[in-house]
Amino acid sequence: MSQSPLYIGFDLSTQQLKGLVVNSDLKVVYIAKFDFDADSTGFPIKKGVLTNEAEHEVFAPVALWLQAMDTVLESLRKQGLDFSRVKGISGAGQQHGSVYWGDQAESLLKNLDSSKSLQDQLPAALSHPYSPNWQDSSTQKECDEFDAILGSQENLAQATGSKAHHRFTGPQILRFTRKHPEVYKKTARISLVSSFIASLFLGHIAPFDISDVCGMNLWNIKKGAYDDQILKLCSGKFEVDGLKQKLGSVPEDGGLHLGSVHSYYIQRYGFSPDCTVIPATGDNPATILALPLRPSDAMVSLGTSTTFLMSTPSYMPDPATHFFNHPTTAGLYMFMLCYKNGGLAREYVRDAINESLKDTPAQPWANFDKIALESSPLGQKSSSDLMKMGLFFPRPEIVPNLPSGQWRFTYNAETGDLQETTTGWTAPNDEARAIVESQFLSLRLRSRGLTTSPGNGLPAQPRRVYLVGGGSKNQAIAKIAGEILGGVEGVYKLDIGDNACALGAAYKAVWGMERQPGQTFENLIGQRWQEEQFIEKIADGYQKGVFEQYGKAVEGFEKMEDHVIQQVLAKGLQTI
Ligand SMILES: Nc1ncnc2c1ncn2[C@@H]1O[C@H](COP(=O)(O)OP(=O)(O)O)[C@@H](O)[C@H]1O
Ligand SMILES: O=C(CO)[C@@H](O)[C@H](O)COP(=O)(O)O
Repeated sequence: MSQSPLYIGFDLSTQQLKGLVVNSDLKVVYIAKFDFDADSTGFPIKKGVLTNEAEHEVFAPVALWLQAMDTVLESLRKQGLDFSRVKGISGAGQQHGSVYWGDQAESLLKNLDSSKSLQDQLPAALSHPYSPNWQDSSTQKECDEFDAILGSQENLAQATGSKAHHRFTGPQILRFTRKHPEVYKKTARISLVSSFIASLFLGHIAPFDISDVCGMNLWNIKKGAYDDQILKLCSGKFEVDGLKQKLGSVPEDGGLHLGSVHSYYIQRYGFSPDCTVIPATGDNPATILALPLRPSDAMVSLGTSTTFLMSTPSYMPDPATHFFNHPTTAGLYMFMLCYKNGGLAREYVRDAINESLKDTPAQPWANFDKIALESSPLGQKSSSDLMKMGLFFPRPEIVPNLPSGQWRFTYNAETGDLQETTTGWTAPNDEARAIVESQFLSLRLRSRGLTTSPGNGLPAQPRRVYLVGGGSKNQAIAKIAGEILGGVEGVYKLDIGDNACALGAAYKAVWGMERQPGQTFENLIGQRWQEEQFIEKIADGYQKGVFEQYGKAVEGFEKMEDHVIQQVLAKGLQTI
């Protein structure tokens, strides 16, 4: 059997842990998955998390992840993986989640005993058994303080890449100092989910990753350092130096060799002592590493949430969006939009359509897709008809910051007249196309400043649109995505669809271990990338006429959102 090297990427997401193994040619050779709800024992979780609704808290038991890690490694072994061939390990962690370690952590990590499981040994290393989850929205007060600390939301976004968000780790830590002051005092170190993965394999606490640290509202991206004023706020009534020690330093190189794998893994699974741990990053930064993404390409992850990702040399922060350091390439940034209402919101419409037809097709999306494709863009029979558009948020939304609700409008693109009305709407059928349009119009509205003309007099748009995640299987969604976002070369889906972030993490390990001095991630992965095997074109992108008509709709869409925001504020309703 060939002894060529292998690399593992772990994806520690909200609902599952995956371990994906690739070879130096970037081909996937093993995948193991541990579904938290289905496969764990002893945790009263739902969709991977626990909730305290009274305080809008969402959190996950860290011991669950320890159980998952040993089980995934065991499952890879059962599949036949020869761990001695694994030369590098990296990972992708759900963003913003934090792990609180006690003062025994370093010693317990260092002395891991291979005859016992991680779950038997490491809960004692934690000062707090839970990790706040990205769906948590308990930190409104703290977010207000973060938004004010540099004078405005705009200034905070300029410094840290984002305005304050409930889920971001800085506001979460500040709340922790207030809710659990005694535990905070006893906390020796704080990890992100990404650096937690690396810590498990290193046997000591790993530093934050240069990209994932930008999901905390604490890191000044331009200065390449923590922002002292914000750290002071975040430390609450405690010493700022204490917080600095808990956070630790942040190395710039995303391919850094953090150290060799701990003997626990050598003895228990047969890893080689020279297997090296490379910094794990956030799940979204890892997703853009699943292919040699060019700055003119866009990626849309259609999972439970929808995220829109671009790699760009421009740093243009705005309170409505996120900028992060690129996980591998200095001088590039990652642009991101993150929506809570993605797959779930589409599923509501899908189910309403199936119910109205009294049909439960074997392929549950069949009716939704047929109706979406038969409906004309924006519900217009001719270009002078009123455009139909709406917002469909079964859950409170992040972009824009609105409570749950549904709003339907008509828009006259000639006069700019916008009317809130359900007249002319046939529910649920008109909603199939309208919900997909609504989601993609929002993406186009917020990403238009980052796209440029591909030449030949064509309007600004991405070169390609790549779809990943569960929804990327859907041809109807792909077609509408191309009509709205454009993409001169078309809309593509990654062969590995649902496993993009684990794949990106594995590629990060390949790059970290096999790069030549100075060789960029894009260069190394680009050289080994086999386009015809790894991606598939699933829809056309730019279509003259339709793209321009949707351009007019974007203006109406922006007006519609403003209208709804004003309406919500006037009613004194709380945004999330
Ligand atoms: N054929 C399909 N058409 C549209 N959406 C789909 C299809 N198959 C799966 N999905 C959606 O994919 C989502 C799950 O995607 P996945 O990437 O696995 O999510 P996660 O964010 O949990 O990793 C679900 O919300 C589901 O509605
Ligand atoms: O909060 C964000 C990004 O800001 C989310 O995208 C989380 O990172 C989601 O992780 P999973 O859905 O993969 O668990």
